Amino acid sequence: MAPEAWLIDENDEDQRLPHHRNPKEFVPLSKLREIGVLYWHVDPQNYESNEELKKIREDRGYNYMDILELCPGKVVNYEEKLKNFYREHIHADEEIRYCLEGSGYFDVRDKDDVWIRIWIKAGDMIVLPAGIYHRFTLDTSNYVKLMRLFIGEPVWTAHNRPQEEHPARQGYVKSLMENSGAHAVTAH
Ligand SMILES: CSCCC(=O)C(=O)O
Ligand SMILES: [Fe+2]
Repeated sequence: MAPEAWLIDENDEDQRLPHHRNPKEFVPLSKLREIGVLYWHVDPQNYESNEELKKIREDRGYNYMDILELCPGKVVNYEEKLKNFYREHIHADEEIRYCLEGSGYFDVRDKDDVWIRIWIKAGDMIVLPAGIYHRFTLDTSNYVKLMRLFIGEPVWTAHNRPQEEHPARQGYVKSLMENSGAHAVTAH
């Protein structure tokens, strides 16, 4: 199973709308992998006792966990938080989110700096690599419940674009180049 992902049509419409291009241009999971995005589907029912989730957390060292619910009325400074989530940014570390209920859009920049929109629903777990430019918005359902995971003490600091000098950004760009280099070699 894979999340639906597509290239964005950038226009001034509400950010909660899908922003499909015409015609629609879907993006396969393999393309997301190429830019370092990881994905699992984990049954969101009884997630507390889910063995697969436990294994992912153990394998990747995700010992920190909390739950974030986003909907109007439930969150302090709701509008401001959402505005900040939708501002293009990077982090020094991975961003790991597991959707328990509801849905939302993670937008990530591809290698050519084009926006890809990834539609996350209950059961979708996604890891954005450190240094990737991204942003988040609710969709028109206006509700999401997310598990946030982290290795060690969490740091949620968002570094807004531009961040070309940031070590995490430089490391990410380097990993992209090494990745495409490997493809060029195997193509010969
Ligand atoms: C609401 S989770 C995703 C938003 C985001 O990019 C972040 O928290 O840094
Ligand atoms: Fe983020």
